[in-house]
Amino acid sequence: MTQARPKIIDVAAGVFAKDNQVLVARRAKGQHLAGKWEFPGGKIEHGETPEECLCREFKEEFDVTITVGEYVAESIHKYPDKNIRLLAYYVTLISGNFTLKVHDAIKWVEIKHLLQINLAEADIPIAAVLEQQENQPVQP
Ligand SMILES: Nc1nc2c([nH]c(=O)n2[C@@H]2O[C@H](COP(=O)(O)OP(=O)(O)OP(=O)(O)O)[C@@H](O)[C@H]2O)c(=O)[nH]1
Repeated sequence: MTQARPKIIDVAAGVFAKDNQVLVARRAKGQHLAGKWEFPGGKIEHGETPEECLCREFKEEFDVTITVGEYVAESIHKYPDKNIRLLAYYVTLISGNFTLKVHDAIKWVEIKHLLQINLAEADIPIAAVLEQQENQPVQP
């Protein structure tokens, strides 16, 4: 008997970094993982690239316009109720002021302190990659 593969939901996450800090957003009451901090983004819709998804989500969730830069890392995580593949990319702000439409808070966190906050579990490997990148010696 063949077993169906568990469904994996593809989610894009935007790493908005500035001066050794990164922007994180807190999932609001009533949402999956309420109270956890995450890199803003969301589920990649059918036919959408991760880049398109991030531009759409930042507009919907914060009313800002961004561009998507380099890929950071991916994290595959099994929550009790769903499996997700988180694809993280650096993003840059083009225009707009952050207005909270979905989350209940945003804040800047020093990359070296990211692993100490109440991050969504799927984000922990991404935070570890960011910390590692920050600690890499600059090539002459
Ligand atoms: N946007 C985002 N979602 C994340 C991160 N880490 C993480 O585990 N997730 C999970 O990935 C899923 C992303 O979907 P979403 O942001 O569109 O969330 P949602 O509440 O609308 O999902 P739902 O429609 O299933 O309720 C959620 O289950 C969320 O908890 C992250 O860094 N960013």
